[in-house]
Amino acid sequence: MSMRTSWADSVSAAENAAAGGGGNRSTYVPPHLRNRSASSDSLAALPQGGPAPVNAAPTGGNRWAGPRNDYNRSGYSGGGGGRGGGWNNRSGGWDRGRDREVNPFGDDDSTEQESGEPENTGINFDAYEDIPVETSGDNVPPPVNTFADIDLGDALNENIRRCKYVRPTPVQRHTIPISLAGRDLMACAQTGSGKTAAFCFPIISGIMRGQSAQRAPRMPRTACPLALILSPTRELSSQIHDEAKKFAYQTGVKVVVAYGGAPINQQLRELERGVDILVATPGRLVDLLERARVSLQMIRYLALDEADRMLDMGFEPQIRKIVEQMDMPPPGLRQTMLFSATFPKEIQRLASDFLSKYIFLAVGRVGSSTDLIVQRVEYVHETDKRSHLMDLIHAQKANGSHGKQALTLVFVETKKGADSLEYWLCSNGFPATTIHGDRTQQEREYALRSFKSGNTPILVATDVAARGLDIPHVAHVVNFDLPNDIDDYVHRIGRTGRAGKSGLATAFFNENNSSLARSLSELMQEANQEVPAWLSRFAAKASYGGGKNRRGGGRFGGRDFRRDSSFSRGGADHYGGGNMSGGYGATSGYGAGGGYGASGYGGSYSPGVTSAWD
Ligand SMILES: Nc1ncnc2c1ncn2[C@@H]1O[C@H](COP(=O)(O)OP(=O)(O)OP(=O)(O)O)[C@@H](O)[C@H]1O
Repeated sequence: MSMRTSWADSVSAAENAAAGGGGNRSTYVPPHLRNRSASSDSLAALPQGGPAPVNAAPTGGNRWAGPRNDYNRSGYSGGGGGRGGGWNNRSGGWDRGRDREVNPFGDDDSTEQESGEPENTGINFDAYEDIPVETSGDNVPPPVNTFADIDLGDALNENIRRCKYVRPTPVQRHTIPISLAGRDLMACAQTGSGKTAAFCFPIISGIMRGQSAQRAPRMPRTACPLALILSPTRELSSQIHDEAKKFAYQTGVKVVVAYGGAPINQQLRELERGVDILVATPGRLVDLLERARVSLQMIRYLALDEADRMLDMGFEPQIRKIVEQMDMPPPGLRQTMLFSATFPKEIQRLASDFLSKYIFLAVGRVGSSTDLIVQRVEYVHETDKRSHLMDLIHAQKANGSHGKQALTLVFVETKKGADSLEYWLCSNGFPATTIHGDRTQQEREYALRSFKSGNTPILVATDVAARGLDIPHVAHVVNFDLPNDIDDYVHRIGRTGRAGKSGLATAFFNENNSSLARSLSELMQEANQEVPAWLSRFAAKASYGGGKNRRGGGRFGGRDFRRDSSFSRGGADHYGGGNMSGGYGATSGYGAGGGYGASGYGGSYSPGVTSAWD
């Protein structure tokens, strides 16, 4: 038997077993078959062979003393049977025939739907093609060129088609084969380049293959997801949930979201109906874990989106609690995937605690912005910022935008500042709304909806909206107040110029932002932007500011922290050399000059900030 059993093989094996061998209550039913029959309680299916003798789930204090010898870490080797009894013991889920899955594509038969403007086909993927790619780690699986090259399964392929994704983005081309091979991953790729699908596809596909043997614990009110996707904000978790539901449509894989600020009872009810993939913010998840309404002992996949943010000072204690101090399988027994557009080295070092023999992947320079975004920096005194903003918005109105209203996202420093700017804009006849951590969740969601729909085409936001949000038609990001940290700038401007589309970002700069001058001008140079002479003068005067503003050595150098001698720890067992492609073949320039000394990461968030995000 080949080491890697194809998805199709396991489907047909499962179908054969289902046809012939009903009634075995301790056998695995792949998610895609759970939809098939109303009497699915008795539907038993074996991918291969018979059920492995499955031991009881670990319980009580010594969580990892529990027998786990049946856990098939090679993942896809196909032998050894299924998740004995796991699914059938679940308290609900799609297999019960009670829940009707809502079509997230919003059409009656989306398989036939070909009409309408295809949203994702006009993507300028060529813009990504000559981007340098660096991988490091042992035995890196090669990238693929098309979705058809990857064995994701028919149902998922159909959803990819419904999403109108014609071909994989570079980060998808590289990471999906790595994840499907069961490898841990730290992936860095530019904003708007399709990272969500990059971690969702392998998780969904892996759950559909479902060949790891484990018994679901007998805890009727405790949900035991197989995959956990953590993100820093409620809105981002909600967005990932919406995306994942599309990708998982009719696969039988159930996705549930849990985040703070929303009624917990509704989330509990959803969880009780069964969950395969749980998307969550850390605070709400800790709450659910402490109430014993969620157990992590079945987790096979852990994805941290915006991973550097999740591991900075604001979130790290919660993440350690979730990942290390509850009942989640340790690295090596789960697959861990970390994704972000930025990854300071100090955070990379921290992150390696959560990973096992991982592959590092950088598509483009770590922390670089995409050159699809035209970046402008204007010198504006504090007192002139409002009138300057008004000029920009007037100019934009005059420009118009392809029939759709162009949206403008304005970032400010403080929640109070957001409220007062919103008030001022509205009283000057510009429909604006605001999103920040002092607003109720209902207000936040309403504001986002109103912005997306164009009802209020100006959104004034704090950093709570800086990461991950994928809002079509954001034509312009204005950094009314620049952040202190260049990585925050990268995420903020990344709300435009997504999926191959172009965008504009304008920053108001004055003396208060001197510490950002150098990293900002370097970043702009890297993205082939015009750096004003006055900014270069600021940059020449300024020494590197504190914290993360200190960027790593030379251009395209020193990205995987394992390649930087100052970070290598004794027994760095897992680093196995590196590889760059895309025109930057020489791998010199790694090593010294890293810039992120051990004290280099200043952590600009205090723990108190967490509640505003989560
Ligand atoms: N293969 C693809 N073909 C076409 N569009 C795609 C493809 N993959 C993703 N997209 C679209 O690209 C947009 C950006 O994707 P996504 O939100 O995952 O970016 P991201 O890399 O996570 O960005 P950020 O760093 O800001 O979180 C989304 O609208 C998504 O639907």
